[in-house]
Amino acid sequence: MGRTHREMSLANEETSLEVNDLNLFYEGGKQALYDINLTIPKQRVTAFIGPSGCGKSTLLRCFNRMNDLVDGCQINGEIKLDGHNIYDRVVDVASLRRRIGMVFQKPNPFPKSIYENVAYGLRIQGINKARVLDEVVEKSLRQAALWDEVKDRLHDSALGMSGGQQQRLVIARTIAVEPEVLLLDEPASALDPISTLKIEELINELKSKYTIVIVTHNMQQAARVSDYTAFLYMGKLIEYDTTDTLFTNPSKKQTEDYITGRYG
Ligand SMILES: Nc1ncnc2c1ncn2[C@@H]1O[C@H](COP(=O)(O)OP(=O)(O)OP(=O)(O)O)[C@@H](O)[C@H]1O
Repeated sequence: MGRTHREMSLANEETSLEVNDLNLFYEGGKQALYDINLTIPKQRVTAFIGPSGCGKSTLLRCFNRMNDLVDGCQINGEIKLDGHNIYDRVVDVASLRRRIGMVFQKPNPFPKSIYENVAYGLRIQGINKARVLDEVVEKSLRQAALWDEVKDRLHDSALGMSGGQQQRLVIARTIAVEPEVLLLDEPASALDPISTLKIEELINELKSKYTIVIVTHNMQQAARVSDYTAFLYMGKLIEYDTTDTLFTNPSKKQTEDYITGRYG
C-alpha cells in the first residue's frame, strides 16, 4: 500500500466510477435511492454499509446495470465509468458487465469442472485455444488464492468444493475476463470465519489490480478490508469518507449512532 489512511483522501484519488444525482425507483414508484452523489476511487476498496434495506445492494447493482433486469425499475441521473455514462443508450450492457464483474452473497459456480468455470468467460468470447485457456485458468486461480488447493483436480466438478473455495472460484471466474471493477455483494456472509478471512485477504491482494466495491452488513469487515466507506440510510448517502475517519471520527450523528450500534 505504501500510504497510511491518514494520507488518504478522495480528493487525491483517481476516479473509477462517478455517480451523479442518482435516483432509483422500483415498481410502483417506490423510491430506493435518493440523489446519490459519490466517486469510487481506482484500485481501492470502497465499502457500502448501513442497516438492512437502506439500499446498499441496489446501489451496487446500478454499477453494472443489474437493475435493468428488474421489471418496472427506473433510474435517473448518471454513473460514469472512466468518464463515460454507463446508462448511455449506446452502451453495450454485455461488454459493460465484462468490465464490471459481480460476485454475489451465495457462491454460484456453474455445474461444470473447476477449469471450465474459470474458462467460461473466455469461451463465450470465442476463445478456445487450449494454451490460452490453460494460462488464463492458472493465472486467475492463482490470483484468487485457489491454485494450490485445486491444481491437481481442475477437471473435478466445482460443486464438490467447499463454500469458501466456491466463492474464490467465482472470483477467479470473474477476474478471468480482466474486469476493471469488482462488485462484491456480501461475498463472505454465507461463509465460515476461516473462509471469510481468506476472502478478506484476497480482497486486500486484488485491490492492487482492481477497483473493488463491497457491500457488507458487517462493520468490522468494512473496517478491516476497505479504504473508503459510504454509510447509507433509508436510500440516502449519509456520509462518505476514508474508512478510518468514518469509523473513528464520523461527522454525522446518524453515522455515529450506527457505528456505535445504536440502531441497525
Ligand atoms: N427487486 C425489488 N423490487 C422492489 N423493491 C426492492 C427490490 N429490491 C430491493 N427492494 C427494496 O429496496 C430497498 C433497498 O433494498 P436493498 O436490497 O438495496 O437494501 P440493502 O441495504 O442491500 O439491504 P440488505 O442488507 O438487507 O440486503 C428495500 O426497501 C427493498 O425492499
